[in-house]
Amino acid sequence: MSLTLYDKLVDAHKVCDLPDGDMLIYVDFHIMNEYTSPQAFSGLDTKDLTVWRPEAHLAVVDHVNATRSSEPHDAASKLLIDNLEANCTKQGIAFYGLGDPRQGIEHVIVPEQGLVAPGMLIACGDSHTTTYGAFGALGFGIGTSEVEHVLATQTLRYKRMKTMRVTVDGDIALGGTAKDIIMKVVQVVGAGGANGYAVEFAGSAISNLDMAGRMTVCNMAVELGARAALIAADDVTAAALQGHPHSGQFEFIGENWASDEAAVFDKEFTITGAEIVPLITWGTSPDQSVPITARVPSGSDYVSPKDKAALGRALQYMGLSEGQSAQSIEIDTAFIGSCTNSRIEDLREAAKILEGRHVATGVEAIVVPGSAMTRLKAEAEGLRAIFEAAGFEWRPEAGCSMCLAMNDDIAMDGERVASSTNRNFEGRQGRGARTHLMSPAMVAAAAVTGHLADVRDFTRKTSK
Ligand SMILES: CC(C)[C@H](C(=O)O)[C@@H](O)C(=O)O
Ligand code: SF4
Repeated sequence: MSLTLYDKLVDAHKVCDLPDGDMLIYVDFHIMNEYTSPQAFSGLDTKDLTVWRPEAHLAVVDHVNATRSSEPHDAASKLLIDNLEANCTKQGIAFYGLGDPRQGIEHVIVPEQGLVAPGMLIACGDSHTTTYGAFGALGFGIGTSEVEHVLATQTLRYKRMKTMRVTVDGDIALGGTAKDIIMKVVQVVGAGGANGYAVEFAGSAISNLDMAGRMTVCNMAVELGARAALIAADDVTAAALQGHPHSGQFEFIGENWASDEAAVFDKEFTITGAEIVPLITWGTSPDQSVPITARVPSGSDYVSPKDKAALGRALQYMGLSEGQSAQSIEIDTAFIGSCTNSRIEDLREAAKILEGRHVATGVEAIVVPGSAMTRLKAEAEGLRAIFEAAGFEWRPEAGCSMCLAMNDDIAMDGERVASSTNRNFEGRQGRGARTHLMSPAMVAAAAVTGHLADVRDFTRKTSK
């Protein structure tokens, strides 16, 4: 029988069926952060349980920590960080704390350490665990009670999802990036359009991406509502598995971690590569995006009163007018970071725009490399010098930072941010803060012009 990659992965990890129709699945690797794990450890203590396989877990600090210094910025974050360390020491779990050379955003450091391989099942108390689908692994976010369950038993109760395939075929347009691919997919399928589905990304525009690009696509698939994202493992994946500190720790030999050719999906979407142009979000949902050359929608673009009202609400929060051109939107802040776009490849793309240019007057620009290793690599390549010469603040520590208002990087009420992150909900970067999602190169273009700008104008200028 022909199987999808998703079904192969689920079958390979199924321990048994449960009487209510769910199943029990085995978790190869589990990642924890300081934010979603404390109650899970307390649960273990209360029940006098220990961690069954400490070597199959990793704990990292990334959400609440400051990135200006390796010292916690307040007592509350210090408590969360210290608790995680104490819990891990007690249970014999690896802990990458502040100041550790392996520290960084969970979804950046796991691939960097070589802890993901095709065919694995990875769980983490964080929704963007879908990132590992880039390697042909099944990664998904879990809740705190599930964290406790996986610590104690290495298994989880699981319900098989339906399957969706999104095919993006053909070369993407000039200036388009992996971020634009996934933003376009979210626009077409809709935020929540993949609720209950595991989404596989296929087509030449996907297989042409490097691993960083594939991770960006799978990372943001959760904004579709998908609880799993997958890309077939291929030669690019195989090459990416080599040369990391833990390469070879997890190996799944003898399986073809790709969907069978005749596999049937419950739902299919097809997008033409040429439609992938540089995009920006204008609203408060990740599917509210337009090409940078276009205008913010007007009421007349919508038929239903519900859609018109949603437009009005989003525009009011964002402080924009109907039909305003995307490039007329002036920004206060430029932020390059997050598990979506803070890898070395992202920093290189932004640096290409910034080289020989300067951040516009009045714009605050921040770059937070996704991990300590990424930062050192970027510094060795001369990227830090480019960012700093351009007027960007180069953060010395890694973390989620301004991706969400959970640490000391909080945007102010009304502050408008060009952001390489993945979520633009009301209040995401701070109460009343206005987020525009885009690729890191587009953030760099916005930083130097002071308004949302077309990255293609820069590539044309520099190539003459
Ligand atoms: C705080 C955490 C639970 C959350 C997530 O699950 O994704 C965060 O990382 C996010 O990006 O919103
Ligand atoms: S960088 Fe942002 S999206 Fe990623 S884990 Fe941190 S808060 Fe979540």
